[in-house]
Amino acid sequence: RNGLEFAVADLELAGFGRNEIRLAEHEMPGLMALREEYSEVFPLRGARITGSLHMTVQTAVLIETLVALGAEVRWASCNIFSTQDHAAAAVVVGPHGTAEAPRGVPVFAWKGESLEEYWWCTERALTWDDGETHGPNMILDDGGDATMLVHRGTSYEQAGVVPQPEDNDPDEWKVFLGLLRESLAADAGKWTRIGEGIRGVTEETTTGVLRLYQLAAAGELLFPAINVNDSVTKSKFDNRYGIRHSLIDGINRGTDVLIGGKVAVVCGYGDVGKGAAESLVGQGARVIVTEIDPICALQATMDGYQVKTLESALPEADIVITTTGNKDVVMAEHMARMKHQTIVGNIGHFDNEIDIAGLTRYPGIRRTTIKPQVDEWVFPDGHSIIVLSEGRLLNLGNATGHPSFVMSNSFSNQVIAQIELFTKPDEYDREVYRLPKKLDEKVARIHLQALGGELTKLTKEQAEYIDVDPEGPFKSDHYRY
Ligand SMILES: NC(=O)c1ccc[n+]([C@@H]2O[C@H](COP(=O)([O-])OP(=O)(O)OC[C@H]3O[C@@H](n4cnc5c(N)ncnc54)[C@H](O)[C@@H]3O)[C@@H](O)[C@H]2O)c1
Ligand SMILES: Nc1nccc2c1ncn2C[C@@H](O)[C@@H](O)C(=O)O
Repeated sequence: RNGLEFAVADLELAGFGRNEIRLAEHEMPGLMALREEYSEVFPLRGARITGSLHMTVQTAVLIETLVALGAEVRWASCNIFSTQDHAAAAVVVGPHGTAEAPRGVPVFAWKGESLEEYWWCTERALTWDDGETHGPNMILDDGGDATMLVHRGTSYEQAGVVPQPEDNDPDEWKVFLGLLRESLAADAGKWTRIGEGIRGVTEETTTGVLRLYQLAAAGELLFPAINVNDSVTKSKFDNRYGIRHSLIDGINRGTDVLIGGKVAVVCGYGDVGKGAAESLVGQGARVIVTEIDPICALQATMDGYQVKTLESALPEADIVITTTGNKDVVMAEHMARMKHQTIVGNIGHFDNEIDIAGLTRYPGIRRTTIKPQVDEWVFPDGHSIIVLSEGRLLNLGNATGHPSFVMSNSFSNQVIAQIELFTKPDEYDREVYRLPKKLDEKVARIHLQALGGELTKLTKEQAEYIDVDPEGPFKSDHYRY
């Protein structure tokens, strides 16, 4: 429509989306400060950014910040349930367009995509059909699906074979391969051209960063990458305080079950697990943590939580939440032994933390969909469990994810990382980098000020005494926050 390509649920939702984007801008001081700092400079002029990141109101503000800095953008979500349709509509229509004549950004995302539709959206966001260019020159990724599609498409084209990553469910892998074959039949050489045209990727989350380090270690990274997740002002805020806000939001909207007085098991006590435990204990739950890492397990005990194995915690568990970034954490056999109507959910990036495939194949199992993203699975013995978002991250599947202020921290790092890689391509090799601490502190300063925090100034003598520059960085590179 109006020469703009897009695929969203309903453009009529754009007015609602625009109002929420306007309110979110006030809560995203980091992004608004970057628009101010770079206004009329357009550091991203010439950038063609493909985004694969949950299409929420907060992401809409990120997208419109990238556009304000000069970029062209195409977008897909990185999860089949996480799109907020009114945000997607508002981004397509744009601040000055109408549903009849949209003037925004091509978005390919809607809440409740099938797996086929998901990969089609991702491919559309990676395909720039404007004649001379074939693809993006930048990727902004969350979980690595877009980055992996480019890598696996390129290697499939050049090597003729592509190994299935062992963390993929065979059915999902068949869908992925099908898309690859279809796109190559339509346009041989497509993925190699796309791979060659990309200057770099900035990766949002822990699981996506793991995949980048694996590609780099194997010498297969096609372009430089910035690990945005490990900016302190991302993972120590989004992964923790964002989850503290949005985990119970997802459980409440999904089930309306009282959390107070119940026993909640949190699998994993990393940044997300810490936020998850805090979220649940804040509602009066008794929290039990499971961990594989003695250091994180010891932290959990010192924070007052019992640390047990899942097997020994099951008999008393009312709620089980996975936060590990690992696979096969809650298996069908565990779910078969859970109390009646135990709530089971995941907030890790992928759905392989909970054995949904094993659950669907469990002999005699029956599924009743209570409402979208809330399923009751009844076992032959009559007891049932409530599974949220089919094991996909429930804070975005059953609720609207983290609030704007904490996403402003994460996305300020994303914008800074995009500018870094796009404007200084010669300074980066095909490795994984993190942003310098000074930029991390810059993001913190903006958000601290917005919350009315008052920083103390180091005197020259104090700075010398603790051996730091009075203007920062205030910590060594090995400091753990
Ligand atoms: N839903 C969201 O909004 C959101 C936000 C940020 C990150 N994430 C995702 O959440 C996941 C966790 O992120 P993180 O930053 O906390 O990672 P992390 O590495 O800090 O924490 C994961 C923890 O799980 C533990 N663990 C691993 N396997 C385990 C097992 N089998 N049993 C028990 N514990 C186990 C690890 O020891 C680690 O301490 C990742 O997939 C990340 O991408 C989701
Ligand atoms: N409101 C929101 N918009 C976009 C993305 C959102 C989000 N809430 C959580 N994530 C996921 C992030 O925490 C991402 O940084 C991650 O690590 O998964």
